[in-house]
Amino acid sequence: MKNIIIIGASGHGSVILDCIEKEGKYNVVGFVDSFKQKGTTHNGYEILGNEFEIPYLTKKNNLYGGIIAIGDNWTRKNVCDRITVIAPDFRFITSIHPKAVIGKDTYIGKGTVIMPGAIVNSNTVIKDFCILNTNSSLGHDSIIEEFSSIAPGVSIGGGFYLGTFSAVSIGAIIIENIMIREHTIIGAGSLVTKDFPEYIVAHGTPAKIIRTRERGEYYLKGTSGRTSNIPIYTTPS
Ligand SMILES: CC(=O)SCCNC(=O)CCNC(=O)[C@H](O)C(C)(C)COP(=O)(O)OP(=O)(O)OC[C@H]1O[C@@H](n2cnc3c(N)ncnc32)[C@H](O)[C@@H]1OP(=O)(O)O
Repeated sequence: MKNIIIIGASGHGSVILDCIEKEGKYNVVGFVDSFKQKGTTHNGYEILGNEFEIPYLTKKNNLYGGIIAIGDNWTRKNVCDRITVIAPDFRFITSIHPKAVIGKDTYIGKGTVIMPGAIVNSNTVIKDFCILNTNSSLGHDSIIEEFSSIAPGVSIGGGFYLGTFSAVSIGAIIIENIMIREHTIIGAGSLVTKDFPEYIVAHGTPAKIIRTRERGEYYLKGTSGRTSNIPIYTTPS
């Protein structure tokens, strides 16, 4: 089996580890994490170091590549950019849990993870570095742009479009043929019945625009303290 690392030793990293183990395609050598003590363990796997050590770790462990396990879309992009500078040839893998259902003529990009119970229906494109979380259902003929995410239990009709860096939060329901543009957050438990523009937060039943939001603004509780001091390579506008 090919050796890989998981970048990000968090709860999300644990779920991705489980997906990879159950998939049985890759051998996980350990985690890379800038905030955890090197040499400690996470779910029984060693913290091997931080992103700057990836070139060394690649040689040492004959790494095929790895996957970024960071739930916040903007932070995932920044870490991806950083790895691309530190280790330009680093290969990002895709992970699809064996209990996910993938329909006919779908495309799933690199760095994307499809979690247990998720359903991707026919003719759907999920681009690079996305998250389709546990028990979410994505309708046919949809397009999910890179670095976006769909949270657990979300139910989406056919012909959906999700812009880059946007997130559909836990338990939301979205009717058919809806377009949500980039950097927008649909709040937990919302019912989406119309299109939404870029850079807004919308929630409620039916969902309405609550406010605008900044590029990279945190939307997951508990992430700001952990990620605010990631120092370099912010994405150009
Ligand atoms: C494996 C996992 O754990 S995956 C989990 C991933 N997490 C998610 O999907 C949750 C993402 N977060 C959300 O959905 C949040 O509700 C957000 C980002 C949309 C809104 O967060 P914020 O803008 O910080 O709103 P905040 O929490 O300050 O609440 C402001 C007000 O709006 C209300 N509110 C917030 N979100 C919602 C919502 N989804 N629906 C209805 N009302 C809401 C709050 O109750 C509060 O009301 P109040 O002023 O009467 O007290």
